Amino acid sequence: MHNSQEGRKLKVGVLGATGTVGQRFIALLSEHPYFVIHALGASQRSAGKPYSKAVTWKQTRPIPSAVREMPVHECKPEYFASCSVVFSGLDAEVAGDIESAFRAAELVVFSNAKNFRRDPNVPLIVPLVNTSHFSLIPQQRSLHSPPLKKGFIVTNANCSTTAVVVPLAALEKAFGPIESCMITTMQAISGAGYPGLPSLDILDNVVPYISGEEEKIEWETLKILGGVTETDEGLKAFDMHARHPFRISASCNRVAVVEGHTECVSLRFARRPPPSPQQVREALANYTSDAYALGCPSAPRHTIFVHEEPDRPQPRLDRDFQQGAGVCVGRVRQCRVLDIKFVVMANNVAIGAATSSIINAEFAVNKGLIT
Ligand SMILES: NC(=O)C1=CN([C@@H]2O[C@H](COP(=O)(O)OP(=O)(O)OC[C@H]3O[C@@H](n4cnc5c(N)ncnc54)[C@H](OP(=O)(O)O)[C@@H]3O)[C@@H](O)[C@H]2O)C=CC1
Ligand SMILES: N[C@@H](CC(=O)OP(=O)(O)O)C(=O)O
Repeated sequence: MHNSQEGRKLKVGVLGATGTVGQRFIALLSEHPYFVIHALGASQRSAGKPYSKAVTWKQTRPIPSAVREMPVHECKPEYFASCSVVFSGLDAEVAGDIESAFRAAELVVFSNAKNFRRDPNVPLIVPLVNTSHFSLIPQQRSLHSPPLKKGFIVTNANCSTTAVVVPLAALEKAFGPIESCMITTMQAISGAGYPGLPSLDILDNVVPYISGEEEKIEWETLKILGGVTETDEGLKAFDMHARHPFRISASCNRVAVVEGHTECVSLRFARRPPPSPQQVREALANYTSDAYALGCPSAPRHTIFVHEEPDRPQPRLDRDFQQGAGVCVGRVRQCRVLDIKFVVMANNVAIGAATSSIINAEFAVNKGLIT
């Protein structure tokens, strides 16, 4: 990669730097080969304080020394003007307006928030699946008023979508379209940010409802797997006519796990006869991402790690494998109603959030989209 070879790292900013996702950004970026943390942003409650005083640090390692005394700013573009990339872990209540203002100021934003995921000109990219959607960037810039030269927004997906869409993409690549898919999630508390649910609500309990989550999984999966097609009105990232019909239904639950979303997936392929469980296992284990092939340093070597043990994956045992950058699958077996069923587990704060944004940014740098 040109920048690291030259020994010059790109300056980056982190919005929502004090939050659950923001802290993971800080931890991952503090020793990154391409990027160096240059500016931090959070709410007015935190602005003006040194980072160590503004944050309730919940990572297992200490606050990196380079950011301990760094001032936290309000999320205004002027404080981030010299950043080549801005990572956003902002609360969705405020992410829309702030990220929009940053883009208008010709800044490049990689966001975790849901606000722009449905925008037809904003790529929704799970970097282990659909980096081809970066092709929407020139259209996004040209349709902005006034047209942009450098600025753009890329979002990553909801953390539960991210976990499931990786094996789904691998299976579609190997065996053709999936026709229907049923998903039941068991989602970690950290998915709700800090401090999350009160302990008296979640300990000794399962909460069978996460607001808006089921719709996001169902919709985002289709946008991500739908490809980008050329239409009379330009490029389109969600043209359902361009793909085989795909019926998908999700049921979401919050469980008393700190980190790592586990999902039970059952699916039916369009192709008859369907592949066997062993063929599915092999296809999952052999799947590799374009991001890894391109040398993105945070992309995992094993995009999907397939467990043979009957009681894996488990969030406590598997969430830190490859620094949480891949997904773990297990219990691949025949389904008597659809074709195949399996369990997938992914670290919601790593590949489900901060790591995805970082791999997306690495990919964009390697492709020359960021200068
Ligand atoms: N946690 C997860 O597993 C995942 C989260 N996401 C998404 O990522 C985003 C961040 O989530 P998470 O880290 O969990 O959330 P947190 O609640 O832990 O953090 C929210 C961050 O937003 C900042 N913020 C809040 N209000 C404002 C404001 N008015 N102006 C500027 N900054 C503000 C907070 O700053 P302050 O400390 O000053 O209040 C804090 O830094 C959300 O959009 C979430 O939906 C996506 C995938 C997974
Ligand atoms: N809602 C997810 C995390 C999240 O914030 O998702 P989204 O970015 O799609 O709102 C969870 O609770 O686990």
